[in-house]
Amino acid sequence: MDLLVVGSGFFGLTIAERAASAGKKVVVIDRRSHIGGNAYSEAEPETGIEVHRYGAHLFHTSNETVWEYVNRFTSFTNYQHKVYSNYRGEVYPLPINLGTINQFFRAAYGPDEARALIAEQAEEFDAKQAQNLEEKGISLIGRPLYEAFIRDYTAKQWQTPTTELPAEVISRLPVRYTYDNHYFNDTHEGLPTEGYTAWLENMADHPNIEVRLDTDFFDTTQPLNKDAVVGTVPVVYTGPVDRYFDYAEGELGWRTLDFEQEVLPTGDFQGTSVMNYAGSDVPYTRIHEFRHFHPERDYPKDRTVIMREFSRFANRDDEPYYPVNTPEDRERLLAYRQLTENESGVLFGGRLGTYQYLDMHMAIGSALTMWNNKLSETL
Ligand SMILES: O=c1ccn([C@@H]2O[C@H](COP(=O)(O)OP(=O)(O)O[C@H]3O[C@H](CO)[C@H](O)[C@H](O)[C@H]3O)[C@@H](O)[C@H]2O)c(=O)[nH]1
Repeated sequence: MDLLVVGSGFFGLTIAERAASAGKKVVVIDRRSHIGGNAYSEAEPETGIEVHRYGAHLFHTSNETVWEYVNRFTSFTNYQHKVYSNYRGEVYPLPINLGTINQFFRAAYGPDEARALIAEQAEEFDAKQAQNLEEKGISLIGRPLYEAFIRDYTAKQWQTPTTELPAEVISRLPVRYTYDNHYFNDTHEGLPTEGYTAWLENMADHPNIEVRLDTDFFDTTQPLNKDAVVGTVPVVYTGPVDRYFDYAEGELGWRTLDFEQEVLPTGDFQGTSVMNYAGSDVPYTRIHEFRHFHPERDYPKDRTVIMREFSRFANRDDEPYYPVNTPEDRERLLAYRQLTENESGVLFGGRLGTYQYLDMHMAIGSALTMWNNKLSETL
């Protein structure tokens, strides 16, 4: 073995695939019983509808290198993501756009009028100086829209004061003074034609790659455990960085998600793939209806699969999904970064390994960079 990759999500598989193609023997271990990390999907047995077990994953990128790379393993449908939000029993288009603004204010503003109105309502904070999610949110869309669509949803999603959340969490979402309600601004967007798992399996399908599932890096009874391997074989670790160091610098805050999945006796439950629930009166953040991700597929016409998504703080035993990133977390992260730099023979990557809110294309892009800059010559 020339390289051990811990974790078979997009980051780990990209590293494994690059190394394998360069002639290196790679072993990928994952403590779960399937590959793909949180991008894994499977057919719901009763309906055959592809369900993203760990929440909806929508692929999008403007990075041409990443786009060229991912197309080696799958083609993409022309799916374009749109999201709606249920606020006080009324449905509005997201991200905030002219349609949302006019519906909310019961008006027919043109772009300039809407811009002027929002500028006035956003006056209390300057977008460039905004220090946290609340200031940034208000500076972008004004207080009334912020309080309707962002404040309570964010409280459910993060359970952290909005003044302690980083501004970048909200800058992910565009604000548009047109009726364009595409969720993403990227050049390329789509869903893997044969599904996520087929894509992930294609990445791992190389004679130089061996995948071992149900294999925990921290389980000292299995041979490829941390104590036995580090220092003897190069390692790329994509699990939680605090876990790797046995929480020596304290625990980093993560959000985890709980899902309630249901098969319903109707061909269409909500008419769209993702409906957010803005208010604190509804305990879940959103409902996914998976059939709408693949309108081109021949799914049953009389049944549908929905999934309600709930968010809460992650304990050590929970699956970490989102780094919370409070100022305290960022301080701990700096301490962990110091530790990772001194950990010779191990590179840390991916959402969990770097404690960063990475989308799939970013995880793949940063894995390609790690391969090119740090691994390809030394391995
Ligand atoms: O109705 C909303 C939507 C978002 N937000 C705030 O904006 C932040 C970012 O929103 P995203 O939709 O980008 O958050 P997610 O990471 O949960 O989104 C995930 O689910 C989306 C599904 O619609 C997309 O797939 C997206 O790429 C994927 O990261 C949220 O945390 C929240 O603080 C709101 O307040 N209200």
